[in-house]
Amino acid sequence: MFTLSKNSCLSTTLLVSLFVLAISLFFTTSPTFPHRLSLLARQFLPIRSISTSPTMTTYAKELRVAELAVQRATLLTKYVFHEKAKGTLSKDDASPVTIGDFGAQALIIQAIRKNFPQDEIVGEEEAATLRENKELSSKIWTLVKEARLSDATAEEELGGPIPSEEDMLSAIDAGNSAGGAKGRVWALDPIDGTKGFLRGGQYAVCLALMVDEDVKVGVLGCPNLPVDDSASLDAHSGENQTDAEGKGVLFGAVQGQGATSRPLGIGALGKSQPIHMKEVSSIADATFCESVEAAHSSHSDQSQIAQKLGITKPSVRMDSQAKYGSIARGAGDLYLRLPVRKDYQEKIWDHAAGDLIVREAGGEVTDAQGKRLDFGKGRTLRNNKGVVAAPRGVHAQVLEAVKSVLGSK
Ligand SMILES: Nc1ncnc2c1ncn2[C@@H]1O[C@H](COP(=O)(O)O)[C@@H](O)[C@H]1OP(=O)(O)O
Ligand SMILES: [Mg+2]
Ligand SMILES: [Mg+2]
Ligand SMILES: [Mg+2]
Repeated sequence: MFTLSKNSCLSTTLLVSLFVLAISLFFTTSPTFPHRLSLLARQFLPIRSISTSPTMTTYAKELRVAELAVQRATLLTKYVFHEKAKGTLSKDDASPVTIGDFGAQALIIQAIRKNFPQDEIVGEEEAATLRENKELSSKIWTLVKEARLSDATAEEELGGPIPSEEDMLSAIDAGNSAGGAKGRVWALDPIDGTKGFLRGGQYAVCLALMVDEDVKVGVLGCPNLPVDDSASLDAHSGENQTDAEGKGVLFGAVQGQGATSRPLGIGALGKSQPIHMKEVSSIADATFCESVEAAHSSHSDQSQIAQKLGITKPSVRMDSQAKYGSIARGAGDLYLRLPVRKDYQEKIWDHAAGDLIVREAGGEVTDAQGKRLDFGKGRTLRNNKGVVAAPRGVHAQVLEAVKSVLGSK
């Protein structure tokens, strides 16, 4: 009896243990384990106690800080544009950098460090030259220390002004992250299209957040684009675009939440509205945009691709990621950037924000082979060559023309 009852007790314990093991294995190995756990928890806990903070899941705070920081930086760049001496230097690769580039990078990095101190930042500029050129450094500091949003609450959200010139230099240098595929990495181009900025054409202040190499938040401040989303693309190109009435737009996007535009403004953020790429019913009627600089993308390849697609309208040329913003709001349709120099690696800060904004507005962005842009390979897009951005419905057709033109070379 005793032995029997001990056996039955043992087998009951064994059965219960096996059952518990099976249940825990099912939950812990299932790919939807956290989801199941939260569903389970929801049955036992009051909803409030298990809901995650909205900022954790929606990137609302990241978007807001990015938009305000970009807005504040554009104010500085606009001020610099009207200064006679813009402190223009030529970098090692012969590209220009100005007081505006350095100042905007310092202001944006300061805001990121105040709000998200653990995050990595990949910024285009560095302060080494300024540490040697004290005169230029102090010129930049004179402007940076005065740069404020007109709305005190918004300014406070950014964490306030930079305390000293040394802090300004250290902020600029904090953009020296090597980037990579893990964790939270911001990509910052304080002035994209510095040549456009200097000639009074298009330029953009660009900021994006990648989490584990995926772009989650993208913001583009374009001081010289019309606020009106329906303004024709031709009106966006050329010189002397500055300060005319109705100029200055801020594009923003969060992964899975769509893309928006709003007036750039000078203080509290203006009202935003959703933007969408235009539906292209006949590709021959599409408008395409490309770089002003023939050295940055192949005008001749792009013109052959357009011909192949039956496009007869001339291309619209403009500097910077303003091209991504312009097609995302439906002012243009395609953005083609075919490589000129085989050895040039595109930089992540030249594409991350625009890539997300276009995709969230209903577009597709790939390289010339049809691969998605890979932002997890460090400071450059070394896995990609060229950029093809188009509305989702016609991207495959455009890509086919790209491959055919490049393949025949
Ligand atoms: N050889 C090149 N090919 C492609 N892009 C380049 C090349 N040289 C510089 N760029 C970058 O192209 C961007 C401007 O693009 P766009 O011509 O479309 O306006 C700039 O960020 C510029 O970098 P940098 O900031 O170093 O000048
Ligand atoms: Mg750039
Ligand atoms: Mg730049
Ligand atoms: Mg540059």
